[in-house]
Amino acid sequence: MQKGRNFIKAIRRSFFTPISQMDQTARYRYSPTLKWNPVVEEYFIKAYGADHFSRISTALTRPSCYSCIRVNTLKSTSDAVMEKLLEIFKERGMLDVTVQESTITQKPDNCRKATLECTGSAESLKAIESISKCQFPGMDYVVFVKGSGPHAIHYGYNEGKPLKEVIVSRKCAEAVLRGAQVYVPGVLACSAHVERGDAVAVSVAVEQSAPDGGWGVAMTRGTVLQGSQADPYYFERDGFYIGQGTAMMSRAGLFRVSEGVAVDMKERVFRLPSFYDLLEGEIFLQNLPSIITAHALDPQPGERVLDMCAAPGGKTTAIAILMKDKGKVVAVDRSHNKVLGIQKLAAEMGIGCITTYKLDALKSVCHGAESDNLPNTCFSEDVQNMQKSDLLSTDIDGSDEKLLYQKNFNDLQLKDGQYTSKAELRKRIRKLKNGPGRNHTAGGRVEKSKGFSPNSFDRVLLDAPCSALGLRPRLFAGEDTIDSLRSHAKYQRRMFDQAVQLVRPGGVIVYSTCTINPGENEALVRYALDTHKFLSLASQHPKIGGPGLTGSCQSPDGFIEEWLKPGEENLVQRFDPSSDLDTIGFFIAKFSVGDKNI
Ligand SMILES: C[S@@+](CC[C@H](N)C(=O)[O-])C[C@H]1O[C@@H](n2cnc3c(N)ncnc32)[C@H](O)[C@@H]1O
Repeated sequence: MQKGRNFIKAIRRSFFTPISQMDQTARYRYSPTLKWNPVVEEYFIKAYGADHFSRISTALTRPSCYSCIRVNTLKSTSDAVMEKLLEIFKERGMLDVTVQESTITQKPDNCRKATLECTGSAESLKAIESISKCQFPGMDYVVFVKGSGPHAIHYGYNEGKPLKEVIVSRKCAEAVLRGAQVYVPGVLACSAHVERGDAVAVSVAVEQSAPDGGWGVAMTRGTVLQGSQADPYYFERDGFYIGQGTAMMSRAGLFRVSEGVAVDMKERVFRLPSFYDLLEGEIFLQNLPSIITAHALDPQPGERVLDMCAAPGGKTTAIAILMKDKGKVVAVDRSHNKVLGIQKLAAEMGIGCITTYKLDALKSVCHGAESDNLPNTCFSEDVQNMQKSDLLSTDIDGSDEKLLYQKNFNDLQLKDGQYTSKAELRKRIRKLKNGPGRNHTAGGRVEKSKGFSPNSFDRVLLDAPCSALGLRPRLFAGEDTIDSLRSHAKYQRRMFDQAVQLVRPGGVIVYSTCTINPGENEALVRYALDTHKFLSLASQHPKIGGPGLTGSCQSPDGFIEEWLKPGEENLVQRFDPSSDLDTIGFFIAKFSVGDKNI
């Protein structure tokens, strides 16, 4: 395969003349084109129309010009965060020093908006244009930091010589486009003799189709670039130039160490700030539609809420904060390490109402517990029953946990004659089972769950694993096939069927995906309504505004109507792919659960 590629490259090289300065300048631009699997492309063109899909495809290659921050209102306020960010950005030279801070405007209505306008001149090349609060009522805990782009980065010649070059991986480039630096693991190749402090041009090597039908980057890490057509990916990376920076280590160092900043980006095609290590625990960088998903779930303090595919915990923590850390948020994920990540995030944010479990969401209903006749009361009204249900669902140390708990629950409670915390109950049960002397610590431990009793939750969020074809920026899309899209849809339906069983009558399910694939969004809604007759699309949902969102619930292309009955189409939130979104094709559907006996 490698031989074949080298042969093609050699032929191409023989046709090209030496590069002139003008050619070089022309090729250093950002104009990527997504390559789709032809059958997938045809499917999307059928769904959206050729023009509309082409706009979607182009928009996917660009990051949003907004960074969206969710403020942890348990610890801070949007105003305090905005002031702190302003100071930090000024210190870092990311804001023009002539910034006008005086323009904090109060709107007369309850949707108060405070904007700190910053006047960065075009020449100053500063990253931040403005910091503002979300204007949508009830969402003023969201702060937008506006960057800018795309910018044409002039390719600088050093005394007539081309700049030294660095080629990074596609994943690294996608992060850089959103404000990150180039880290060592992301570097694939660089020019010879790069020294610390050298200016370097940064381009991306995107996966190319191989003769065997697969995709890959046929480049050995550490490749030396000559700055000529003989370089690997010379032609393929035309239009994939993401900016310039300063090498933070020599070429030798770059490929010797395993971590650290490799290139400090100075000129970016898209200027967005990095939030790495910034106001940890106080803010969380999150795509706006993700924040809206938690908002649409509308969790209330004291309720019991299940987040079915929770890691890394962005929406889980948003839900817990909306509940003012009162009640119970059960966050499950099938990955052990990811569950640890949720625990870490919750601790960092100072949230106490989140309980995490390792669980395959396809097996989240535990029918065995039905015999216990657990009442479908919410957490605030019956704390002890919630603890009981919790413990029944949890496989702490073995399969006899349930019996053990049933046998001892009353005894344990009676001994105290007062409220006993869940942790204390667990500790006592472990002691009963294992005898004194065996030490179980909870730190860093991931508990497995066997599932939950039907009707255990007031609200369930199913943020289903999906094709993620709505996330931006994206520089590669070739790997998705019709079969992979179909398998996501099937998987999601099975998960949805579990969610339906776990919500109590009168409860709410929110289903979300970040994909442009109608099979994973509109089709799921049709399936849900046809299969579970007691479900209805929630009649009230927030009309969303703010930067990057249209506020419209109408389908721009008419495709949604193929799946939804007349009248239903306005009940599903849908975002306009042509606008400046941080996620394209994010989809949220909110269902009310009626009487399950119908
Ligand atoms: C879209 S991400 C969830 C993002 C998360 N809701 C957030 O906002 O931070 C999907 C998650 O689903 C998890 N997942 C995939 N299949 C699962 C399954 N069968 N059971 C539980 N979790 C699953 C993955 O490990 C992944 O963390």
